[in-house]
This record gives sequence, structure tokens and C-alpha cells, in this order.
Amino acid sequence: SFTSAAGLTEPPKSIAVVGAGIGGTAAAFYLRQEFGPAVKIDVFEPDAVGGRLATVKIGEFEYETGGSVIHPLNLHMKHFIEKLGIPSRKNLPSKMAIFDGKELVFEESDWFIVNFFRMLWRYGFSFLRMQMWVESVLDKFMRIYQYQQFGYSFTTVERLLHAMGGDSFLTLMNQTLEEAMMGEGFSQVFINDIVAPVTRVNYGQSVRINGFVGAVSLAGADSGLWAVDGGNKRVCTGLLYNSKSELIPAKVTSISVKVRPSKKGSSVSLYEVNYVGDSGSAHSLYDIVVVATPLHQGKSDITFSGFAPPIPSHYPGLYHQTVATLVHGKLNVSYLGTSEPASDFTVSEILTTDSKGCTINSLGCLDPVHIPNGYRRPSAGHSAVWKVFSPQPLSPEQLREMFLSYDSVSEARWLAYPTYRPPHRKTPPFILHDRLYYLNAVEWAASAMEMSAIAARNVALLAHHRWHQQVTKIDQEDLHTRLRGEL
Ligand SMILES: Cc1cc2nc3c(=O)[nH]c(=O)nc-3n(C[C@H](O)[C@H](O)[C@H](O)COP(=O)(O)OP(=O)(O)OC[C@H]3O[C@@H](n4cnc5c(N)ncnc54)[C@H](O)[C@@H]3O)c2cc1C
Ligand SMILES: CC(C)=CCC/C(C)=C/CC/C(C)=C/CSC[C@H](N)C(=O)O
Repeated sequence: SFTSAAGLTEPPKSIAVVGAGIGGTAAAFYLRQEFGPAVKIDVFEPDAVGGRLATVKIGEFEYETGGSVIHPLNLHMKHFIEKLGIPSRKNLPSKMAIFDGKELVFEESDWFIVNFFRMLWRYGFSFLRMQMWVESVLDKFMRIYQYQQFGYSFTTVERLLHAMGGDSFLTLMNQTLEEAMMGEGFSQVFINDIVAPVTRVNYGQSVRINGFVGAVSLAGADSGLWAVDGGNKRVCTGLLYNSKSELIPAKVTSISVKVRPSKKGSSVSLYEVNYVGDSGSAHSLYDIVVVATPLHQGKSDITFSGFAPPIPSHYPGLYHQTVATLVHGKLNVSYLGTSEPASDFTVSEILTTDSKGCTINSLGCLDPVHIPNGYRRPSAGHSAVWKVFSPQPLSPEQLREMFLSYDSVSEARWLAYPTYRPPHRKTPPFILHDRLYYLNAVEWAASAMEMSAIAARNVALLAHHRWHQQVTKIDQEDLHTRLRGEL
């Protein structure tokens, strides 16, 4: 039953958000926007605010170890930094190469025109056509911002995707990226040489990921990517502060429904959130709860009790391990099979093909999260900070092979994003129970900062409309046609 102590027209008294990554903190921000200043919002987080947005200090600078780049068309992330008054980081030019485990099979030139003709020579117009294909997916994707601007929300990931891209987005979810691109007429050679290195660096997986996350991955190789000055996690601390929420440094262990008598003589159902922090265990009651952490093996361990039908602690599907190893040292360029002198080697991003010899997914020279005036990225002849993405931790032998010398190694083992294996199984719902919401269901379409921000706004809108019983703003069909000409 959907009843509240105050009656449905009054705002809720208290809301809990579980997790303070970009999803949880964006949810706190949007919930404040929807429900106004009076509601108490508690955000539970046992670890650092930011979650998968994290930095590590090496020498005098800090470097991103998790989520690092943002697309120029990621409008929620853009809006957050504008609202919070945080600048974006200065951008330094970068050069890319592709490594097949033995040698560099492609090396970008400093000259756009040279790159253009090299691509044209090898792959015809495939490169341009790929950019056009990604652009066409992004065009549809951008519709979500108009829907959310008008207050529309969706109860499942599938309905949200359908509202954006119709059947074509659901088809993408059911196909591998390889199948989708072959269907668009791309050759196997182009997919192996160019597309696979991008899916490997971005999602640590092959071109057998689903077509939708594949398109997002290719968007993640577009030009104009940006990051937040001082570290992407600053957006999370900023949103938390802006939302006037209380951060409770504790781990949520269980959530249950409690029915209490109300002042008006009827009954009211509330959620009891049990948690453990430094000062022991405790529990509090809430009108609305938003779970903003993946409910999957190894990611969280929350028990849901008293719900019918039952809510599982873990939904089917696994998260994929990506190890980010940050090494401060001198790169061994001969590991890449190149005879160029290290001092002339100015490639900063090395992607890898899906070949047997490749034990790493990528190798990149990192810039600090804040780039001071006069900073220049060191060439491979000097010590620099390199980030290696690999499925398994690097062994001392691997490190010695890749680096001539190094003075620090820092490792972050992430259960980074879902293991994407189409055909698509039904995603978990955004609504777990009457007023209990789940945000990370969206990661099964694609995991990225903007996806969590979109899900956060969707869940805040859903929570608001369901509280006030405004059904006309939920799961509406054909919004694209209905809103045409509205903005
Ligand atoms: C190595 C790596 C590189 C990436 N690169 C990019 C990139 O370049 N661009 C991009 O857009 N995306 C990138 N991503 C993906 C992006 O980081 C994630 O999609 C996004 O940060 C997820 O945010 P979230 O808030 O939904 O989840 P999380 O950041 O995982 O937040 C969940 C939070 O919940 C907390 N929590 C867990 N259990 C409990 C509990 N029981 N009680 C209370 N709190 C709990 C966790 O501690 C965590 O802080 C990358 C991810 C990784 C790992
Ligand atoms: C959601 C949309 C429309 C676009 C997001 C595009 C984007 C930024 C994708 C990147 C996703 C991701 C998980 C990247 C991980 S690695 C990032 C970088 N190449 C690195 O080496 O750190």
C-alpha cells in the first residue's frame, strides 16, 4: 500500500540514499530539487565519497584511477560543474597508437590530414561512417534531456531506452557490437583493428559487448572529451554539499518494511534502514529509499526483508574486473616493438588489439587532475606516470618488461562495469518496491558517469510523481513525437 504519515499531498519527511558515488550524490541533488527544502536526506557511504570516481597521489600530483573522461554531450555532468562552479581541467593534446602484443600496428601522426589519408587508404570511408553511426545513436540518446526537462520518467531501463531510440535501441541491446556493425556494413578487419581496441580500453571487453554499450564506448573515443579540474570526484562532494544532505559514514546492511499506526488512525508503511559505522550499528526509518550501488555479487551485500515478492541481495549478472595500475617510471619503448628513441616517442595513449599476446588492455601516459601553468607532459625518455588497464594484476615480471625503471606502483582493483553478454536479459527494475528505488539498473545498458546521472534524475522524478500520484508523467509512449517543437 502506498500511504504516508502526512498524507500523499505533503512532501515526504525523510529520504535515504545508499551510496555516495556520482549516482547517489546526483540522486540527492535531484531529490532536493523535486521535494524541496524541508525533507531530510541522509546519504550512506562507508568508503570515500565518489565511489568509482577516485584519485591517488603520486609525488606532488593526483591522478584519476577510476572514471576519467566525460563526453562533450554529457549534459548532466556539464550542468553539475556549472552549477557547482568547478572548472573543467585544461586539455593537453594526445596521440594514440595501437599495439598487437608484438609491435605498434598503427601510430597517429601529429597531422590531422596524414591520419585522415592513412585511414582512408586502409579502411576506405569506414572510419567516417563509424563516426556517423555513433553520432546517429547520440542524436537519439540526447532526447532523454528533453524528456527529463519536461518531468517524464520511466520505470525500467528498457522503457527509458525505447523512449530514446525506439526499437533500434532495444535491438542494439540484443546484439553484439560486432553483429550490429557488421549489419551496418563494416568489415571484420575494421572491427578487429579499430573497434576492438576501443572496447578493450573502455570496457575491458571484446566486440561481443552489446551494441548499445558498444556505441557508448565508441563515443568515449570521440574528440573533445573532458575531465573535472581537481578530480571528477569533486562533483560528488559538491552535489552532496549543494543538496544539503547529511553524509552518514556507514554501510547499509539491510532494508525492511515496517508498518506503523498513523496519527489519523490508519497505518503507514516506512522503510527501516539498518547500518553499521564506526560507532556500531543503528537503524532509522524513511519514507523513501534510493539504492545507488550495484546489487551484484562483490559490489554490495544488502539484505531486503519483509518484501513480497522478495527482493534479492544480488541480481543475476557479474561485474567485470579491471585493474588500473599506475606506475611512475620510465617506459621501455622496445616492449612496444618500436625502434624509435624513447626521447622521440610522444604517443600518450596505447590501445591494444584482441590478440593472444596482449595481456594488457591499454597503456596511457597520465596527466594530473590539475594541470599547473607551464606543465608539459614528459616524453617517454623521462619518468612519467603511466596507467595500465589489465584484466589481472600485473606481475613483477610484466612490470620489469614494460618499464626500464620505476619508483612507485599503485594498484586499484575495480569490479568496474557489468560483463556485457547479449542477448540482453531483462534488467532489474528502477522500482524495487512502492517507494524503494534502484538506480544502477541502468549500468546494464551502459556504465558511465552520465548514465548514473540520468538514472539519478529519472529515479528522483519517479519518486516525486509516485508520491504525488502523477501517473501522466510515468512511462509515456511516443514522447519524441508529442514533444516535437516544444523546446
Ligand atoms: C577503471 C574505470 C574507468 C572508468 N572510466 C570511465 C570514464 O572514463 N568515463 C565514464 O563516464 N565512466 C567511467 N567509468 C564508469 C563510471 O566510473 C561509473 O559508471 C560510475 O562512476 C558509477 O557511479 P555510481 O555512483 O553509480 O556507482 P559507484 O561509484 O560504484 O558508487 C556506489 C557507492 O555505493 C557505496 N556502497 C556500496 N555498498 C554500500 C552499502 N551497503 N551501504 C552504503 N554504501 C554502499 C560504494 O562504496 C560506492 O561509493 C569507469 C569505471 C572504472 C572502474
Ligand atoms: C553516456 C554517453 C552518451 C557517453 C559517454 C562516453 C564515455 C565517456 C565513455 C567512456 C566509458 C568508460 C567506462 C571509459 C573507461 S576508460 C576511459 C579512458 N579511456 C581511460 O583510459 O581512462
